[in-house]
Parts: sequence; C-alpha cells; structure tokens
Amino acid sequence: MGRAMAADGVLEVPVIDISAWRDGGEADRAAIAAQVDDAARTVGFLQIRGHGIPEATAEAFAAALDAFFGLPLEEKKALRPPSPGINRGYTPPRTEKLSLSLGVAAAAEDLFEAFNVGSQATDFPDLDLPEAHYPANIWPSLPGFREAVEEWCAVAGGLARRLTEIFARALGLEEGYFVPFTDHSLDVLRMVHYPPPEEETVTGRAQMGMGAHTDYGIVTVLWADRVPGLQILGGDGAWHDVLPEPGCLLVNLGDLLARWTNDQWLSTMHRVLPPADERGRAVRRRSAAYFHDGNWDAEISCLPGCVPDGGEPLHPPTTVGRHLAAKLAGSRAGRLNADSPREAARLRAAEDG
Ligand SMILES: O=C(O)CCC(=O)C(=O)O
Ligand SMILES: [Fe+2]
Repeated sequence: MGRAMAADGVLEVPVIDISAWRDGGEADRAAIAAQVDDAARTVGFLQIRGHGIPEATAEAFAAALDAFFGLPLEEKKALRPPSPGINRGYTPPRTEKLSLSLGVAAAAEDLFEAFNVGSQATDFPDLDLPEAHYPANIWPSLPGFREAVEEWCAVAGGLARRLTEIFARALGLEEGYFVPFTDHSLDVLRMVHYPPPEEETVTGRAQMGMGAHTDYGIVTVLWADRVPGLQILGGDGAWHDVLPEPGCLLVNLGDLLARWTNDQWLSTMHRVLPPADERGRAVRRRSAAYFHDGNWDAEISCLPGCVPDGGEPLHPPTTVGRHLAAKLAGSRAGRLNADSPREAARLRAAEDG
C-alpha cells in the first residue's frame, strides 16, 4: 500500500471536525470530504473531532477495560476462544505476533493482552451467516461490563458508518455506495492492554507492544490513552509517534480501502512500542480498535474511477472473508502471510535502517 508523507521529519495526523456532516450545509459537507480525501492520500490516519460521542460513554468504557484487565490471569484465561482461529474472547500477553500478518517473522511474541468481541451470526437472524466467520461472543461475569462494551460498539460503529458516507462522497460516489458492502459487516472491537512493569519487564529492542501491521478491513476507529507507544511508518521510511489530541478519536484506513482505490488511499503501517513515559520508564497503556471490516462475502475490486487509463489494478479482486482469513492466519495462528510481499519489504527496510 502507499506511504504517509512527512515534512521535515514530522508527520502530522490531520485533525478533522466532522460535526457539520450531520447539521451543516452542502458546502460544509464538501469541505469535510475534501479534508478526508487529502488525509487519506497523504497519511492514512486522521483525528476526528466533533464525533458526538459523549465523554461519559468513553469513561464508562475505559472503566470496563480496567475492570476486565484487572482480573486475575487465570480468570481471563478461562475466556479464551476454543481455538485461535476464532477471533473472540481473551488473548493472554505474548501470544500473538502481528507482523506475521504481513509476512515478517518477529523475534518475540507481542507484549499486549486483548479481549475481542464482534458481530455474531445471531445478530442477523434472517441471513443464515456462517458461525465460523460470525462466532458468538464470550463475556466475563463482571457487572456492567457487557453494557459498557456494547454501548462503545454502538457509538464507534455508528462513527465508522458515518465515515463511510464521507469516504463515498470524497471518492465521487453516492453517499450510500458502501452500504451493500457493510449491511452485515463483520465488525470486531479489540480491547488492548499493554501491561504495567510489575507484571512484565520490557526486554530490549526486539520486544514490540504490538508488531507492525496494517489494519485488514475498511476503517478502524481507535480509542487510545494519551501515552506514547503508537507509531506509524512514513513515506520517509521512519517511524513517527502518534498521540491523539484531547477529545479526538484516531481513525485509520484499512487494506480494503487501499484495494478499492488502487492504493491511492493509504492503509498505513503502524506498530506499538512497549509504552514508556518521557523518562523511558515502562508504563501501562490501553487502547481499543473498532474494526469495521465489511460483509464477509462482499467482493472487493478496484473502483472503476481508480484504475489508470489503459492500466491494470494493482490488486486482484478478493472477498472480505478471504482477505481477513489470510491476515488472521498470520497474526493469530502463527502462519506467515505470503500475500503481502511489498509491505513485508518496506517493514524490513525500516527495521534495517
Ligand atoms: O494500541 C494501539 O494504539 C494500536 C492498536 C492497533 O493497531 C490494533 O489493535 O490494530
Ligand atoms: Fe492496528
């Protein structure tokens, strides 16, 4: 996929206020779409202001994360899925290597622990969706946890859908263009905890909080503590720190938008270093990535307007299910994904430099 461009070594993640998408006029909507288009072509990450999600909703969700990750390890381990192929439930620290999703082996397992919930076949009783792709959620018996997490899924999912309207407009399409690709979208919320030092010690450069990867789906809404750790790979081949501004949510584009746009929009590579404070001491960090991935059976091929005259699309057509399966086999089941050679080469170049 493409490159995020840095000027003078600084890579700014544009702040875009989308409040006028709903309550503004035509000129406001055009301006928002233009800003999103520009950020999508140059950085692939945005910071969204005016998203309308109440601070209290985020606070209740953060409290739910703390309650869950604060449980004894054995209690959390009881919530592991029946097999790693099922993208639900608990992942203990040091069990996944995200860089395998783009075909690069890592020296050590990633530091993070995670808890995943997502779309279930039973959410769409009329559609007879396959249980393997839409598995049932696993819930801890923690009072209020499920309610707070489901509320976060509702608001983050709502924001993701609003963003797809803006994307369609930015790409010169009808605002509802992406609806048929997302009306039984396989969405997943991955709640992540990078454990504090008394539970884990940071062991040298090879240890990643979360290894380098691109996100697999359409768009990710990322809530994160304002603690350094997240970095994105710029077109200059260097890693750049990203911290969300107060009140903003980070948003990044996934591989499917890059495929649709023939890599005109960027699915930017990112990673998380073991979080540290300004004095280099290991600290704890929390994040939650809401992945809006599209219908598992949706066909994704280059948009007609994005193929160069007389040229071929860079990516062959695929389905959401096929793309996700190759990526998840890498990160979760430890099988090197051989499907992403250009990204693997970029990551190796960044690591050598
Ligand atoms: O922890 C973060 O800030 C990023 C997490 C992430 O990239 C992911 O879950 O895909
Ligand atoms: Fe990610």
